[in-house]
Amino acid sequence: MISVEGVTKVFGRNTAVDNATFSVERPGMIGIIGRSGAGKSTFLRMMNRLTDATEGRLLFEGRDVLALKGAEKRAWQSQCAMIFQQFNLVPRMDVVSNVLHGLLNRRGTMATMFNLWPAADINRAIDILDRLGIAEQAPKRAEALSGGQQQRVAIARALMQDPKVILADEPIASLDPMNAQVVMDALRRIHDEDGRTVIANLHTLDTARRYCDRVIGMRGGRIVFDGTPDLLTTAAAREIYGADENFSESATSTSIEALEPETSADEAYAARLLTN
Ligand SMILES: Nc1ncnc2c1ncn2[C@@H]1O[C@H](COP(=O)(O)OP(=O)(O)OP(=O)(O)O)[C@@H](O)[C@H]1O
Repeated sequence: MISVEGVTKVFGRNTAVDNATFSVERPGMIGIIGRSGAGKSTFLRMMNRLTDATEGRLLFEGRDVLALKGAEKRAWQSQCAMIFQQFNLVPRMDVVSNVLHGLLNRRGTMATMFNLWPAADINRAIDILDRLGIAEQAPKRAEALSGGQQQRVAIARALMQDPKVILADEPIASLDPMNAQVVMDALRRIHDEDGRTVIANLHTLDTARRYCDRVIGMRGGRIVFDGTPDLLTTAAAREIYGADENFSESATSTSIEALEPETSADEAYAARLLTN
């Protein structure tokens, strides 16, 4: 289904993604983990064609999406929707219009400028919001919603495109643990119920373990781990994060208990390492 072959991105002297190679045989929920600067965002941005790759091929159902141009590239960006840490909604626009903007690639500029949407599209947008538990927020301005609600609006906007793949770049990094859980539950359901592939960059090991079928670990641009969550031992996590024996897993946790005030010196040290 997806075959990533030697995908590389070089910025000046820095190789942000170095020869990434893996394949996805069937729709899955995949987490990419690694410390800040490991190349996770750059990889997703290349996949979505927000950034051009320096080298390599990325085949989706047999076609190299890294070589697409013009309308074909835009069609791929529709099939491969992206959500971001900062939601990227239009803050002063109402929620349902934000969701309808998922159709931008498929609509004329005039209709979009005047916010003219067919009733069928509006109804679909509301159905998607309803599925995500936020239909009652539809008339509100996006900026009036909580972070977790805004991220669900962003997911709704992605679903409006009816994508085969959803790329999520740190989707919960700006959220408190409760909202993080709601958003991850939503992404998991979208995979389970619709059979869409979800590839999410995640900062925290426990989230990757809990929600993903497969975890890819990146370090310094290279893939250093690729396996099921049960293979993600503390030693494997150390290899990914480059932490020494002071590495403590709980410092990478989003769970409410782990955020209780008692943080040991080791945990604080590991937390610093992981956020640098
Ligand atoms: N537009 C750019 N120009 C130059 N260097 C860049 C650019 N984007 C990313 N980089 C560099 O590429 C490397 C990988 O960055 P990237 O953002 O992909 O890492 P990441 O794992 O997603 O980290 P984070 O979690 O902090 O976003 C870093 O060294 C970064 O400084």
